[in-house]
Amino acid sequence: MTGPARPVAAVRSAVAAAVGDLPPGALVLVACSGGPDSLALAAGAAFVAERSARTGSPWRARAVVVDHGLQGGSAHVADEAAAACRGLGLPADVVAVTVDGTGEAAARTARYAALERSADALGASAVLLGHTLDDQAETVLLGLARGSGARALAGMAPARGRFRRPLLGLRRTDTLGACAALGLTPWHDPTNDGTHADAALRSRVRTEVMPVLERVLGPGVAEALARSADQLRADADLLDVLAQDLLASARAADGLDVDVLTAAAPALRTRALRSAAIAAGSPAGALGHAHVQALDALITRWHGQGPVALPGGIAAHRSCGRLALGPAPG
Ligand SMILES: Nc1ncnc2c1ncn2[C@@H]1O[C@H](COP(=O)(O)OP(=O)(O)OP(=O)(O)O)[C@@H](O)[C@H]1O
Repeated sequence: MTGPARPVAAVRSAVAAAVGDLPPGALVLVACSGGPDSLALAAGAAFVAERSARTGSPWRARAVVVDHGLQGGSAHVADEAAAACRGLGLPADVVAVTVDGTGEAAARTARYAALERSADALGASAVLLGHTLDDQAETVLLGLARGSGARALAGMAPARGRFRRPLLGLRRTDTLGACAALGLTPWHDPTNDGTHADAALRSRVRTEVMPVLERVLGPGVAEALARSADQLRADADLLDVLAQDLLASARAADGLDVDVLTAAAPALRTRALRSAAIAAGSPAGALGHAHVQALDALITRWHGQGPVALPGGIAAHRSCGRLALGPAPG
């Protein structure tokens, strides 16, 4: 298949593959910003759901547009996106959220919470997101530049909980091509052009860094980065399971057994310590490499040092061969 039909067919078959395991009658939400990726996704979902009605295994699709309220006119943009989805045959809701903080991460947290709430309220089995292979490659590059570990370099999973990302194997050129072939006019986020630091950085990776890498290293760099993410995700998933086993065997009534942690491999010990800190109430997003290193020093470089302060008002201290984590004394 060539020409405009190819990206349209690629998006449709990616959607069909992503929802193939859902029971008949399932409701699928499409998270749509109105941008090219999620508009192509909405079009694909509308088509495949319509087609499923003629089979023995029908499912229903509807769209949710989140209005983050971060830019003037955001309600209008959200309404336009919802109207575009309705034009494709999908019932669509706009959900307004309050973003607690600034930056891409705060908006993302509010968005995912709103999508979960919508899915609960509507009884949806799955929520589809429009991330593409290009988004994955950019995530890996940004993670490398920050010195991230395997979990962050593993990028986004094709499915986690109710969220599914059918387009992770497709390129942005496919979603743009699908929109063009279907006569859809996607919205282009103006924050990508420099008004918002996180989005602007990602946009520069997209428009400046990736083309240089492709020119110097040859084509296929984005695919290679996405492949690395897949391999690292499998590794990180295994290490997380093993770290939980370690934590379980180190747990004692009065804290974590330092001898058990000392004997463990660093890759497992540091993961176990990070997980113990999160379980004690330290927010995952604020817990950095330096915090985990300071916790690890209480185990492996012990010289009677004082408690380690962690984000969220949590403290870790070692005494009598035990590591205890809990609220810092006030
Ligand atoms: N305001 C929103 N409302 C609903 N879903 C959203 C919204 N913003 C993002 N999403 C979902 O998250 C996905 C990733 O969004 P992000 O803005 O990071 O990437 P993008 O590549 O610019 O996607 P798009 O082209 O769809 O805007 C989108 O494809 C969409 O599924």
